[in-house]
Amino acid sequence: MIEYRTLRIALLGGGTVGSQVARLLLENGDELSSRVGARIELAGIAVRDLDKPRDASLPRELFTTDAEQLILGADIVVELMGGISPARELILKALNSGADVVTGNKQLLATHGTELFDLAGQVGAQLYYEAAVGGAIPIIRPLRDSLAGDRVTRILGIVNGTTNYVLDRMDVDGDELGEALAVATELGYAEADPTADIGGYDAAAKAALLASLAFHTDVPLEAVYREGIEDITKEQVDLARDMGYAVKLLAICERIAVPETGEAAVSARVYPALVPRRHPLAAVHGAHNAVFVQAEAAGDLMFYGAGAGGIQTASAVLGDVVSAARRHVAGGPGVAESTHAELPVLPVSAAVTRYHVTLHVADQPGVLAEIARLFAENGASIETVVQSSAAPGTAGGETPTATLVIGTHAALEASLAATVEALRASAAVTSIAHVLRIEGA
Ligand SMILES: NC(=O)C1=CN([C@@H]2O[C@H](COP(=O)(O)OP(=O)(O)OC[C@H]3O[C@@H](n4cnc5c(N)ncnc54)[C@H](O)[C@@H]3O)[C@@H](O)[C@H]2O)C=CC1
Ligand SMILES: N[C@@H](CC=O)C(=O)O
Ligand code: NA
Repeated sequence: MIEYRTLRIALLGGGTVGSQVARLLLENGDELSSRVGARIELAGIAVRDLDKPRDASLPRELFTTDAEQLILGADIVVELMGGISPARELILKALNSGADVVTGNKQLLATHGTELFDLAGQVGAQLYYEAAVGGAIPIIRPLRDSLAGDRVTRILGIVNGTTNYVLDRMDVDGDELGEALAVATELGYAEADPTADIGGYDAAAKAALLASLAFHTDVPLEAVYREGIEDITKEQVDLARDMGYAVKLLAICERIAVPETGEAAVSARVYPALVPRRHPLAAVHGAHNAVFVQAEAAGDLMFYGAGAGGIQTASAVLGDVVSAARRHVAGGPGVAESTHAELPVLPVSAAVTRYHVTLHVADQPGVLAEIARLFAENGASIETVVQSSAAPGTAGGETPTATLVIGTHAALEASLAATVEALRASAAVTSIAHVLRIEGA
């Protein structure tokens, strides 16, 4: 019988993910201990409410409301509470006490990551966060370790399970946004406040983490351009399907050139976009996530799998627990985050995108020429135009109206945005129904 030393795990949070981590640690602890070469012991689970009904397989004596006390003497602290406070203070305390920390808290890392990584570096501890992006999908380690010798040029991903689930239900089942979100919340995909998902804040936090890792640059959350899916309607999703597209909330992180100087810079942005049905991202259904990574030497890589869900995310957390435990056994300092490149992060206006604009115009001679002039004048070039006319009195009152669906060639976002402003101000345009970007075409 091998005598192992014991590593104590303090689990902060016993919700959707935390309860699964606890269950798997108890069920598979012996096997994980053998893999690590040390006995992994779940010392306790800090929760807010001791009286809440819990998984009956979790011994009641493990639960406590005293997270600070639980951290004392722990070798590895697993933070799955979410939110900024008290998660931040507890992680700082854990690192200061010499523990390694595992977290799935992208919101905290994207806002206070520098402070936490700096402290980890100072005290020689390690902060693991595979669960923070893409749920079960290994994406943090591949970017930090496997691709550390390459130069990443672009990341295009679906990184929020809730919004992908909602958009998919709107597309496939004809649900309204609200009803699909209620189911996603029930299934444990959504954040404690689902506005974080629907508003694109969760995806923006993940984009900040991905861009920082990929470009060896500290990319603050405020530098990530963000639009959510709150204004996406079933009508838009239906129209997109008719035109051969799926609507997806995308996170895009790119190495781009400063328009004036050509120097290397970073663009990080999150928005709903039209993705051609033939593109693999259009086939990502439910709460699954997919992340495309392009690197100079490796070429195209794709990471795909469950982006949310308790047990799926627990897989990533436990992988980090095993890594932390192995580090404790082997000794030595943690690996520091590399931010040496210090590339500037540019506003969305410097990105190159494509627009898809649906507008209503008066069906009169010269209108199409006027619209084409506004595009050309603002440096945007039209690739496709589809026109449909409505009889007087059926759509736009007594004046005959036409609907124009215009797809552009790739252009600077600034030019495309200026074009839409010019269209809004034009007397030839009755109204602009939708503006969405096209990605992956
Ligand atoms: N649910 C998912 O699919 C995924 C969640 N995550 C992240 O994992 C973390 C946890 O998520 P969920 O398990 O879904 O959340 P949850 O809301 O289901 O669970 C949070 C747990 O933390 C406890 N807690 C919160 N504040 C506390 C406090 N002040 N003191 C003591 N206990 C406190 C709650 O009692 C609850 O047990 C979040 O950071 C989330 O963003 C990451 C990937 C996927
Ligand atoms: N709310 C998040 C959970 C995982 O990070 C999501 O829906 O992706
Ligand atoms: Na992950």
